[in-house]
Amino acid sequence: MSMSDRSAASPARLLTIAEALEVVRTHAHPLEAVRVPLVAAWDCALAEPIRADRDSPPFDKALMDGYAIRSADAGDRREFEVLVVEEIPAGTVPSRQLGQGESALIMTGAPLPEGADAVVPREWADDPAQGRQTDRPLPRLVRLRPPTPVVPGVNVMVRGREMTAGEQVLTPPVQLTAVRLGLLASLGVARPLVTRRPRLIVVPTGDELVEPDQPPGPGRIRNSNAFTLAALARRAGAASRIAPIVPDRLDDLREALRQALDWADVVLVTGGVSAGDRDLVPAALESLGVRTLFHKVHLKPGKPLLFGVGPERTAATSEAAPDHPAAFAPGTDRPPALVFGLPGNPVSGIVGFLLFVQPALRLLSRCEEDGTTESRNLQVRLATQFTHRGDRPTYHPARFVAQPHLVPSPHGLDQARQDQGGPWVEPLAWAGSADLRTLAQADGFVVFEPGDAVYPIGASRPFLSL
Ligand SMILES: Nc1nc2c(c(=O)[nH]1)N[C@H]1C(S)=C(S)[C@@H](COP(=O)(O)OP(=O)(O)OC[C@H]3O[C@@H](n4cnc5c(N)ncnc54)[C@H](O)[C@@H]3O)O[C@H]1N2
Ligand code: MOO
Repeated sequence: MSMSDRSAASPARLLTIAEALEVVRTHAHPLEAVRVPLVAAWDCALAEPIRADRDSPPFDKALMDGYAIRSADAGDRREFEVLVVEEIPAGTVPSRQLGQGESALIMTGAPLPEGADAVVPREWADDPAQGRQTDRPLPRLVRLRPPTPVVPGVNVMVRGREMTAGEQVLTPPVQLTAVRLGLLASLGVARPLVTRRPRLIVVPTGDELVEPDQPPGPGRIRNSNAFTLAALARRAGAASRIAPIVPDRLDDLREALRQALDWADVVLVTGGVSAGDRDLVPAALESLGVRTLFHKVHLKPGKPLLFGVGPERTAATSEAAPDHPAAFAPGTDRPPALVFGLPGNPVSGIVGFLLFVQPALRLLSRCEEDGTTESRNLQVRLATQFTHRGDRPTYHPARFVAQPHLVPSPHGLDQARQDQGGPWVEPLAWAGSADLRTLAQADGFVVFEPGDAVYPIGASRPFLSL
């Protein structure tokens, strides 16, 4: 019996955060690879090794506008004359080799003529033709006065210095940053193979909800969760969508969730997962063949979190544009959807997202190896004393502050004085898991252990970045 099976069989025993994360990780497998245009590939994980198709630069290249010369002609001299025999704009090729005492006027980026091995910038030249568009006789004598000795290779990038033909320059599954996209373009890779972006849909549920552009009637509130969660999902690499609000009716929920399970790789349902009579999400999911792997985690806020896996499916068609990184290759079997039932309280849903959904999205899109998930979890120090009460591990909103000015005191500053390394955070006074306004001032959550305790200034705590 697996850990998840056991937890489902004994509802009294809540999974720890680590156990729950392990269950999620076990079911979050990388999606298949698709070929997409460069403009669509940003932030996706590369799914093929990339080799240089030729040397770069492909020729010995001038790095300055100036005069290509044979450095041996200059020797140690700081002033000498050369005979300019040719002009080589970028995009052209030299027509001849340089003989002794000869030079070519060359533009930045142009190939050096054979024989040349250095460039003297034009700032150090007395050239009668400088500044003229016409009447530039060839050959002509030019006097050069380089400020430093002209050694071989100065102001030249030799062929293959950046990379040589056949060399592997990107190894999957690196994430395609802006810089790496440019590198792919420079290598002529116009349609890289990338791991497909997960498709995520947020399904907001609850009779009390109205959309942000509607006036809430008595007893009603605006749907805010869907927008936060969809944006967090986009930040984590998913292509996200928001479904219309679903009322607390089993039939409506079933239909909305059926459509969501059909389209998405990851379904986020918000609200309706805890213990109320109208918390119909678990039943609706079960009736659609979703296997619940856990429901409730030992955590505050965010305890009533549900995780399950949708029914097996085979899909032959893709409704997304084929060049979109969230489009699956036609005919591919799609893995079952991962389903998260996030608590309706806004902050509870956000904590649940950061702890469980975000790592799952990273695994699906193969963008995990960069350590993103781990590096988001910092160790911080408390800038103010904090009293924690509660029997669950608690994620408390906090913001970064400057290092506090610590004055010697008999009370509890020893630790802080010994090691004042930051970053420092200040836990915020908040009104609980419905308090989105306070969370909007926070940089993340400082983590407190279960049990009542007073944490002194300088106490070192884990931190979950927002
Ligand atoms: N008897 C019990 N009651 C509750 C328990 C429990 O274990 N036993 N758990 C509590 C905890 S902890 C939380 S968190 C909430 C979670 O409840 P649900 O996930 O069922 O969510 P709802 O009841 O539907 O809503 C809770 C709260 O959030 C507001 N909400 C819902 N959706 C949205 C949205 N899209 N945008 C903004 N706000 C939303 C909703 O109006 C409620 O105020 O349950 C406790 N109860
Ligand atoms: O655990 Mo709930 O998520 O307290 O708000």
